[in-house]
Amino acid sequence: MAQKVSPGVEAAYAMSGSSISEAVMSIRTVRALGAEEHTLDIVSGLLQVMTDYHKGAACKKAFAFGFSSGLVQLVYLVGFWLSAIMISSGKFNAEQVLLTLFCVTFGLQSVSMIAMYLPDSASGAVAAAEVFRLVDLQSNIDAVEPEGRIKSLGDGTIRFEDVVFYYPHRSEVIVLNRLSLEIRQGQRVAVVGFSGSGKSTVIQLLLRFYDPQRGRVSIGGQNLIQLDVAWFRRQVALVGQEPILFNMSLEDNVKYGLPGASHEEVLSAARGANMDYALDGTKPWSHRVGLGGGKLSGGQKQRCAIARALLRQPKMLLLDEATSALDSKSEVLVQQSIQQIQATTITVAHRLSTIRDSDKIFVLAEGRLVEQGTYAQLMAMQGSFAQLAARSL
Ligand SMILES: Nc1ncnc2c1ncn2[C@@H]1O[C@H](COP(=O)(O)OP(=O)(O)OP(=O)(O)O)[C@@H](O)[C@H]1O
Repeated sequence: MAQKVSPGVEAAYAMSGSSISEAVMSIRTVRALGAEEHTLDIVSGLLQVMTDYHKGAACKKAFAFGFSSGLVQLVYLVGFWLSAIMISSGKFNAEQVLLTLFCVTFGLQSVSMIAMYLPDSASGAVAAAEVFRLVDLQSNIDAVEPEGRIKSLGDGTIRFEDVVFYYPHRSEVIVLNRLSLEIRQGQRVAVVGFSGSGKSTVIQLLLRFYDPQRGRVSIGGQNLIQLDVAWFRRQVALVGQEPILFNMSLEDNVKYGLPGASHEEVLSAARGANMDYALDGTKPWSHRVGLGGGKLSGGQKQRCAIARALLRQPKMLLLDEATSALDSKSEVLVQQSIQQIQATTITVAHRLSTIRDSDKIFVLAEGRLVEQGTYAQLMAMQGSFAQLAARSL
């Protein structure tokens, strides 16, 4: 059921820059943890810090406002007093005096308004400069003007060769440590391992969101760097654990993967992804899904994202916990349809039943490849994979 938020809370969140859906999520988290009192203490502390920080500036603003308002009243006072003298001395008539008086007071008011907003224009200029700095920021991997020119996947074999990788802003944590693996075209493989072992990072490197610091990632014998990155990404479809849907109709969200697709193609992809809630009309195709897909459940969002990926008929399908929010019946149906598509499929999953039929399973631990093989082979090894399987029971 939709959570009701009072207009006051809505205004407070609007002022603090959070969206209403973020606000609702935060409120739910606080309630679910029974942490109202604790949160009140934190918020009170934060408010005190904000109050202390802004007290000086607020006093200065209040003084400036009082001074400029007082100045206007003073000008009125002096103006009317002088006007009375001028009229009574007969040097000017009432019309001339009032005209002059109003020109002076309105002029002064306008100048004082400009003065009042001057500090804001300075902070506006700083904020605008920051926004434009971000807009102008050049990505090292530019999909708009790519360095690489090759538009071919060769024989489609993916290779990680001695890959060392850390996230650029966290160079102290080596995420992938001399990782080498090979995936042949059309294979259905899985990457498993304990949390933080680097599974999702493998996917990120494959999509060339980052380049490794050492070693290379290649496809068809060509370093990914040599490929036209925008073209390459169009050959790939990614479905993540928390798919991003846009506040458009359900149909447009599926078509986002292939804007020119017909309604029949959308329906076929929807059947593949078991989007029964759309196919049976519970949620009409024209239904707007809300910000970030907020009007859909986690499982409905995932199925929509899977349909989006299937519609593209990619050469490479990357599934990062893509079916984690589905019930087992839906998952089986979706898995069956994923099996139908002719693509190299790389699945990251914690639920081992999802990857039981994989051609090959790679087991990672702390960024290293520790085991590889089929489900049965790995279980027989009685090593890391068997431990994972035991824990996931
Ligand atoms: N964007 C990022 N910036 C910095 N560090 C990151 C980033 N993403 C992941 N990491 C770090 O990289 C390591 C590996 O993370 P990754 O998400 O690849 O692991 P994972 O095996 O997929 O984990 P999980 O199963 O929990 O999703 C972790 O130590 C994580 O904190």
